[in-house]
Amino acid sequence: MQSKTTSGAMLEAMREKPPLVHCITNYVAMNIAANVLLASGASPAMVHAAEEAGEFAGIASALTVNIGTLSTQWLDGMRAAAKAAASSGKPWVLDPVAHYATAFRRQAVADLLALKPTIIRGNASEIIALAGGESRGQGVDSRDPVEQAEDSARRLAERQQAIVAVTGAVDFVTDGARAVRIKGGSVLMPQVTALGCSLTCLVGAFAATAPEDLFGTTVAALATFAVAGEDAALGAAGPGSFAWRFLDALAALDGEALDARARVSIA
Ligand SMILES: Nc1ncnc2c1ncn2[C@@H]1O[C@H](COP(=O)(O)OP(=O)(O)OP(=O)(O)O)[C@@H](O)[C@H]1O
Ligand SMILES: Cc1ncsc1CCO
Ligand SMILES: [Mg+2]
Repeated sequence: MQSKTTSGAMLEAMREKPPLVHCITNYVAMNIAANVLLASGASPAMVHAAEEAGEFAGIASALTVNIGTLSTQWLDGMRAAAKAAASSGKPWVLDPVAHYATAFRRQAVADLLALKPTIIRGNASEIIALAGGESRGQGVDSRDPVEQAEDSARRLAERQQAIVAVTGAVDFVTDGARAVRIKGGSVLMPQVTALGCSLTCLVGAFAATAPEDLFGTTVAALATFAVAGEDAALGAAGPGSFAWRFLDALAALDGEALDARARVSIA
């Protein structure tokens, strides 16, 4: 069964009532992720201190947690925020950046998974490793194709009772039972740092807009990136001009165009 409402309707609803999205993301991503949310119609707040992250998660409509530039203090803030989001029934999204790389990250991601993220968004190497498979990942960039992560994503979704989104050339979203592929985007997207981290924040923004349909909102966020990425690539001379064109393309995209152009198919 697909969403009751369309991706385009969700985008319009988000703009009508911009959700406050609590983003705990990394130093690299903070600026571009906030701009991606603003261009899409959401209201971002980057709040990570352990002293306030739990309290802030109670105010925001959704939380996103990204372990890209981790420290013990940040991890304390992430745990407090995830607990607060979970206990108040708000959606929270985990981005397990390079979780396979070090013992510190592996332990951090295990702790966060125990706090039951409602959505997990990662690249193929991250999702394969999270499901216990053989990943070729080393650093933050994927070294595996999405097709090879599809079974891992289904297993992880079942195990965690969460929506799992794998991104790359063709994206994949599953809740363990249903699954879709989303085509689009541009080869320039992985050439701009932290677009995946920014997408994780946008997944949170869409989840805040229609928390009763987290499969549909996750597809909507990924489809938004896919269509805006195609638009930004037109006329981009390289990663630099792509980055600013991408913000403009997000802001210019409307619900009707998103529905007409999104290439989503059942997997
Ligand atoms: N080869 C590609 N062709 C089209 N779109 C792509 C390609 N690679 C990635 N994308 C798109 O780029 C966006 C970010 O996904 P990606 O998988 O690169 O995230 P990531 O590796 O977590 O990025 P980062 O860690 O730098 O934030 C997604 O919208 C995805 O669909
Ligand atoms: C480059 C980089 N290093 C840690 S996080 C990050 C952003 C992309 O994941
Ligand atoms: Mg990433």
